[in-house]
Amino acid sequence: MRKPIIAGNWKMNKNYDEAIEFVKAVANKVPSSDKVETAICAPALYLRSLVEHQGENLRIGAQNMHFEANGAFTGEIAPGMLKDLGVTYVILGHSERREMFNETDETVNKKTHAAFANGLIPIVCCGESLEERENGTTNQVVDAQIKRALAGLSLEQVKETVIAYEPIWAIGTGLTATNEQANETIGYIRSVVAREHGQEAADAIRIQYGGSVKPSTVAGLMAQPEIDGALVGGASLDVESFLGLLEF
Ligand SMILES: O=C[C@H](O)COP(=O)(O)O
Repeated sequence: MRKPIIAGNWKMNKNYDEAIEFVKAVANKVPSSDKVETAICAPALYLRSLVEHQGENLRIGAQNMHFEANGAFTGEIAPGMLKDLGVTYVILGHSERREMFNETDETVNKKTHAAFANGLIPIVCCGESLEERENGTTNQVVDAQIKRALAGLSLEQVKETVIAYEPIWAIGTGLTATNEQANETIGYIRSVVAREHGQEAADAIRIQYGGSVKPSTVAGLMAQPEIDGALVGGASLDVESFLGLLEF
């Protein structure tokens, strides 16, 4: 039985006061973490303060990190720095980082290893472009991304990893994959994990859907057998909407 995980990805939004007010408003309203894991992945500058206000059931995540422990990497943030702040999750390989900041499967793999070495839970993103979906290469694309991202992890690490399947054409566009499309591709991703890491890993790993998820669409997605959660951008920015996502 896989525990659902709903995570907000604020991306580069909210000022400091808005971020704190938001977390104060939701921290005591999120469901018990025995039933569902709930996280907000916020801009790095706010993480320390948000952790202080996270309460019992909400957890805080980062949106990226470097894979090295320290050194001459101007502007970067090390995994150990996030851990020091009490951060729980880190999003890795989001399509926006792949497209705009040269993230590759290789760096995602290094970061995934670095996350585990530092006690962070990686949320590893994958997903196809519109062109790839129309060409019929969706499965090939996510297969390669996931195979490379998780290469070399131990069984226990794969079981703890969270994957977010986010079709790029559905991110911030209002276009959502249908429940069936999302379930089918996530089922395929699970079969890739089984092939690469064994059935025990595939049965345990949690795979979220992301891409224009809203309070009104989350229940239909979560009712699908392969879908274990959601990674939500736009609809995680408003308090009522965020809490609505948790009522699936
Ligand atoms: O990480 C979140 C995704 O990019 C989805 O964003 P969205 O819910 O605004 O489409």
